[in-house]
Amino acid sequence: MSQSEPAAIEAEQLTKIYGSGNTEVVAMKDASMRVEKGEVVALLGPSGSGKSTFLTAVGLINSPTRGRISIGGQLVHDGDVAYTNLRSFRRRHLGFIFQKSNLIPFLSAIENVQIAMQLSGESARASRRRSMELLEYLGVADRASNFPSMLSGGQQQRIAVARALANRPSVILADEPTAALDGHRGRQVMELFAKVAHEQGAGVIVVTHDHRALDVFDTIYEMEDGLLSRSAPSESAHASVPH
Ligand SMILES: Nc1ncnc2c1ncn2[C@@H]1O[C@H](COP(=O)(O)OP(=O)(O)OP(=O)(O)O)[C@@H](O)[C@H]1O
Repeated sequence: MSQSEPAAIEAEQLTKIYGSGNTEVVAMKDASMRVEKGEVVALLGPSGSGKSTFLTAVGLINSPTRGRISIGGQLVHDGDVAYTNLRSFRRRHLGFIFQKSNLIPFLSAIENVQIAMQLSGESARASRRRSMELLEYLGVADRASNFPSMLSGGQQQRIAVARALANRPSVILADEPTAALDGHRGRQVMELFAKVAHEQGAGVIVVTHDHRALDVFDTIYEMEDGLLSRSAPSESAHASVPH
């Protein structure tokens, strides 16, 4: 993790203001975070503190009002000005995982992964081969031909992780991916993020309320009233004590 290598994600002083006048809400103020390639970061904080605002800004879904976002060393946002076609940039470089897996119900597990690759122009044969490899990597290859309704919540989330990895993203962003899972399955999914970051060199940010698996993360940040800070290791160790 040398500082001279471009970071997977570099967010500099992001501010987001919703509304104006009486209805103005400063959801995020001067939030900065550098995530190295291969680093897995947890983002904690109470409801309404600005976590989703930060994640969707870095995910190029919701422009910041001020601040700069660089992905893999490339400046993509300066204030609300975008320096690239965000849609195609997102498809090529970013993978998203949400609280619910959002799988397409009438496609099988493998087809759900495959379609992400085919939308990016991959051939049917190559995308099928890579989808199968991903399902094997995530331990759900035996479920390839099942429809989502036949899978447990944890299995569905693994398929969603496979889909997010389909286009070899350099950045993976997850918003409460374990909220619908029990502690054991939640931990397994968190461990997958660490594995993907460490083995594939992706930068990963996981927003979570789940304090049970914090030891899986390299770095922990906390958001409070729109202010982002990095937690000291002792605080994170404290936060991981089950209650
Ligand atoms: N589109 C919007 N318009 C106006 N205010 C918004 C909008 N989206 C979010 N906010 C406000 O911005 C603040 C931060 O919201 P955000 O969703 O980022 O918090 P969060 O930490 O992700 O919360 P949770 O854990 O409940 O998902 C809140 O006060 C919220 O009400």
